[in-house]
Amino acid sequence: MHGFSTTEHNSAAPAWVESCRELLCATCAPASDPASEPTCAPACTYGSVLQPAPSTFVTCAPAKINVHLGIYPHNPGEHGYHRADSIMMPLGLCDWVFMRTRNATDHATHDTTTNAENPQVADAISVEMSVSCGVETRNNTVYRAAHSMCAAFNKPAAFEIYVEKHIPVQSGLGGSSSDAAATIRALCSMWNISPHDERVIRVAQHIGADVAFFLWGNPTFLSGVGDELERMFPSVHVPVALIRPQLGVSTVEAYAMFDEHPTQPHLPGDMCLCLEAVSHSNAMGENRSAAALGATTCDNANVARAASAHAPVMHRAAEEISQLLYNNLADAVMRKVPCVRDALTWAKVQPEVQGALVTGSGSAVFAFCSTTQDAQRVATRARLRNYRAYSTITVGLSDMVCYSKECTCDAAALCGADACTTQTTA
Ligand SMILES: C[C@@](CO)(OP(=O)(O)O)[C@H](O)COP(=O)(O)OP(=O)(O)OC[C@H]1O[C@@H](n2ccc(N)nc2=O)[C@H](O)[C@@H]1O
Ligand SMILES: Nc1ncnc2c1ncn2[C@@H]1O[C@H](COP(=O)(O)OP(=O)(O)O)[C@@H](O)[C@H]1O
Repeated sequence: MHGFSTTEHNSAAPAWVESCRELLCATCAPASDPASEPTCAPACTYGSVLQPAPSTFVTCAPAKINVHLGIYPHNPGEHGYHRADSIMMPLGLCDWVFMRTRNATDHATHDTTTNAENPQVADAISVEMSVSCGVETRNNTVYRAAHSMCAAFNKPAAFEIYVEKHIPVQSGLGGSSSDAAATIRALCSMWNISPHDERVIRVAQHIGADVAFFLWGNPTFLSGVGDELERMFPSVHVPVALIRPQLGVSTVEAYAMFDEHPTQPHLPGDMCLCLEAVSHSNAMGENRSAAALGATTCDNANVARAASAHAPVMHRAAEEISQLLYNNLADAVMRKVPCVRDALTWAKVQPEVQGALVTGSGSAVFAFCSTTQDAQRVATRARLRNYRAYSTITVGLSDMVCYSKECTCDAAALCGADACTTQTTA
């Protein structure tokens, strides 16, 4: 069987998660050339929820980058939140959320948890993380999302949830928000509710500003406090290197630093026009890629052909989006944590990089490249400088995300699998 993960875990996965992995890996496609290494089928499009066994659900939780982040000076009438224009793009780098319902016996014997938001309500939701994120269960966004969904839809709160963490925390990559959204998507699938149902969106917005974005799933322009859908763009594939300094940044502290020297943001109109234009040519490239693929499996040879058919489109997208990258929270972040400035300065001078920026409240920096090989080269070089670094690709809701962490395919070009093979810290 393909191993599932090369990432070091703080805690071993429970047995039921291991058997899910076995079942998922059993769907791996055999290699088209029997002499070559086995390849795997991408098990999941970002938007789908897998059900490897009865009452068991698995879904991916992609990271994001902000290609435009325009924070407005704070108005005290806004409940502590800042008005924000945000254009986010999901990435192939992702966490995985495994969930199964507790049966009646389990439920009865499980220690109940008192819910932080409503101490009167006890429930039987347990959350385990492969890597500790430093918060108690009841403050984990996954727990909060599951609990709020049960309350909103009047369902019994009895689940076991395991999060296989790959997205580094406090990086501006949105891991905690995406984990919450993945949990919500899994429950929507379980209860046959649309993840775009207004009640579901309200739950998402209540958990955090970025959570609803991950339900919409494509590159999206959001307004409000960064949580209201303005415009969604078709998916665009741009290779990305992520460079994460040793230190993280707290979102709360980044906004507090911004308040010390607030600036009026640029408007995101040009970036919207650009994303529309590049996603149009991307769609045409995609058709060619789909034809080259001829199948929905991560097959090395097919994917390599598809990637080369796609290359001019990715190059143009990287170049054009790079001209317009904007984040007026970045200065505050770099004042707070100067090593973020070092990472950005370094990224900008790498010959393969078309454009680089701090993502959200940092501390990660993303660098757009024209090819996946270029993104891999930048990530490899970054690791030699002791950064945590990843190469991945921007994706959309219907794009394939490879679940096998040892996938040998070159599907990074289309399914972001490269994130799977290069995400360990050097
Ligand atoms: C900066 C951004 C950019 O996408 O994300 P990250 O870089 O953290 O991933 C977002 O604005 C963060 O969204 P999210 O991470 O969901 O934040 P939340 O949990 O809702 O809020 C954390 C804290 O950030 C501050 N906050 C958040 C959003 C906003 N528009 N104004 C704020 O002032 C508030 O102090 C809030 O208590
Ligand atoms: N499921 C989760 N995964 C990671 N962090 C979580 C989770 N739930 C709550 N947190 C808390 O949220 C903080 C910020 O999370 P994260 O999403 O990684 O950063 P960012 O907002 O910069 O993208 C973490 O430091 C952690 O304390």
